[in-house]
Amino acid sequence: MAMKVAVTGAAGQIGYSLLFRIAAGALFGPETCVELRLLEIPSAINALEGVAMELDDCAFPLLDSIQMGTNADQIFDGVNLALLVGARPRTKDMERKDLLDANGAIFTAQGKALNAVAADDVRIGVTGNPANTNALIAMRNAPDIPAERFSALTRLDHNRAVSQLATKTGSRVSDIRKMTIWGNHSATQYPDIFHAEIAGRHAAEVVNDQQWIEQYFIPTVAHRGSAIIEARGSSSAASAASATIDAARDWLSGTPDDDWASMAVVSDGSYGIAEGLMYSFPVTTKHGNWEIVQGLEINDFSRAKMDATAAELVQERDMVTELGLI
Ligand SMILES: NC(=O)C1=CN([C@@H]2O[C@H](COP(=O)(O)OP(=O)(O)OC[C@H]3O[C@@H](n4cnc5c(N)ncnc54)[C@H](O)[C@@H]3O)[C@@H](O)[C@H]2O)C=CC1
Ligand SMILES: O=C([O-])CC(=O)C(=O)O
Repeated sequence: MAMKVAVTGAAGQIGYSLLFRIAAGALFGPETCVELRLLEIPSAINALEGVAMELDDCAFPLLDSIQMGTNADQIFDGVNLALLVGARPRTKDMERKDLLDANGAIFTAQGKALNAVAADDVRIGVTGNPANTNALIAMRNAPDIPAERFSALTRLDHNRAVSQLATKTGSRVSDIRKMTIWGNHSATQYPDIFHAEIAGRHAAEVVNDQQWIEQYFIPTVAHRGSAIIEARGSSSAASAASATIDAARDWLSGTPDDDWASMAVVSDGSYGIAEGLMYSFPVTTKHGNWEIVQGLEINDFSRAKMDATAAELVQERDMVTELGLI
């Protein structure tokens, strides 16, 4: 049976990297066909048609069909996976909070449409910024879909953190396990190496350099999006698409026994994070379900950072509540 995958903002820069990898089998492997459902706004439909022509021209054996449109109820009909990428990207000098207002309307409408027409087993991954709060808005506007089916993308931050740690320690990314991103996909996020392992050894002990953690590692990961905008003149796209794939693939097919992933999911109060916040935790996944990793010891340094990023998410939640979006 083919998997129906919706991608919003499909004519955008992330879409241009994402669609070709999905069509090539990166999400479900070489045995599973996909039907692409691509949602755009009217002004981008021409561009989207061009992207669809290119998808056709790749002659991907696993790509069963492409449906394009501007009507969320039609595009989301029966979808098993919805990747909500479409949003207005941040530009230079714009803080992500400025985006809340602009994007709120998009995610209320899409939450309602998913609620009405998506498949019973739908999973929804939100990449469009501000991702955590957009996911919260979509979730709260889809009361018939279980809350745990919504997740916001912090996998890009997770991958950035793994890469920085590998470079610092001269190790391979494949030797690194149990990286954690806590909180918001924003500058307040907390990339935490205190539980991470490098070839089975405690990462923080291998690094043995608290100054590097505080003054280089955390700010480099947390401000990487801005650094890329500064350098490229537009926000990260190929890496964001790659992380969107990693996150959805691991969610559906499971994390390895000796590792976990970072996903922003609805808090159940674990680690003292207010229930109902869309907060990034370390999670293990199996068969499309996730569980927050329990029992990690949290030192005072981590506690303060986890609380600071939670406070920002509370502010965002309060703002969208005031705006009447949830
Ligand atoms: N969570 C993460 O790690 C990351 C998130 N992002 C975010 O991803 C989003 C997309 O980024 P790009 O592809 O670079 O932006 P882009 O501007 O190139 O593409 C966005 C697309 O969304 C479409 N769109 C806007 N409103 C829509 C709606 N209501 N329905 C369907 N489509 C709609 C636009 O027409 C456009 O084609 C941005 O919000 C960006 O900030 C980017 C990088 C990393
Ligand atoms: O910073 C941005 O606007 C794009 C983004 O989310 C990232 O690269 O992490």
